[in-house]
Amino acid sequence: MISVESLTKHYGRFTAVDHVSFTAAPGRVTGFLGPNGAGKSTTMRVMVGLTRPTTGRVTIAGRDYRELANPGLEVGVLLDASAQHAGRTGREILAIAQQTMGLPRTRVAETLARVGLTEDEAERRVRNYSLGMRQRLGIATALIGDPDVLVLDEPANGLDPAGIRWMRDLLRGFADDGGTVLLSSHLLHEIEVIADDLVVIGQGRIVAQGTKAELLAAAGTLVRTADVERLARALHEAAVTTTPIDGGLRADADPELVGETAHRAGVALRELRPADGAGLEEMFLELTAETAREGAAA
Ligand SMILES: Nc1ncnc2c1ncn2[C@@H]1O[C@H](COP(=O)(O)OP(=O)(O)OP(=O)(O)O)[C@@H](O)[C@H]1O
Repeated sequence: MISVESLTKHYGRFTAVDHVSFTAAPGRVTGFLGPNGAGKSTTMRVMVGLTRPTTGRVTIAGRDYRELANPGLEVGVLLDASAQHAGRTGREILAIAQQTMGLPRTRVAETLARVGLTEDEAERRVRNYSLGMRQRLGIATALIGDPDVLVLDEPANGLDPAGIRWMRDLLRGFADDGGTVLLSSHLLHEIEVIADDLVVIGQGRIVAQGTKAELLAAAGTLVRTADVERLARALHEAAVTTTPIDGGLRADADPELVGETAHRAGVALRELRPADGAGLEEMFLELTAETAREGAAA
């Protein structure tokens, strides 16, 4: 379990993280989502003791990261896959982690296999690795100590679709075994396929959090009809907010309520479905519009 409690971080007069609170629970993959500069990395750096918070705190299994005697055995961390020593081979990097954590030597080969790096790839210098291979090596370094908690900053960055699926399966398996996973991304689609829970951040503040299912439901219903005006009126009378779309509208209510309201108003529908992925994307853009750079400049 990771618990972020009213975390605030100032850099001079700039507030990078502003009273952020959330938990990442065992058995769940929690996605930490936000546009560039939202405060994700800062929050994660505080989590693993690299940045001191201005106020508030983060605990992992009830303790401050800095209190952990051998942190790699409890928390696997991937903050910047390109920060690995470029002149070393993948195997050397893992061997250093294995020795630092006091683990058996066999763990190096096991972990390489677990992240799908071949013997041949393990002997290459990291400067010759593709971004995807660096991410796999970074995940290997996070996993080698067999921790219960993973903190991964943009781990899907540079992975191709097959790589993203591989990572999703790996993190799913980790969470199903009772582990806690927190991963960040600025790409909704990346995180949508992997996470169970979502925490959305914009300009240092939490703008939404909940299970993916809840947030998908909150994204509403898409409905198409020849009689948009009448349906919109009936929905407004039922206190449902609507947004026009091509040939219909998006309603902030579940499909059942929208269908019943249409039926009572005598409106025939051509289409009625949960807004799902498209709705979540719209929600993400809406939620972050005020806080995103593009929004701020407009
Ligand atoms: N050491 C620092 N000094 C001053 N400002 C900083 C420092 N570190 C981060 N910031 C600022 O804090 C804000 C949040 O940065 P952070 O890296 O946490 O965002 P992020 O959500 O991880 O973004 P990205 O998706 O682009 O990685 C940014 O405006 C950044 O410029």
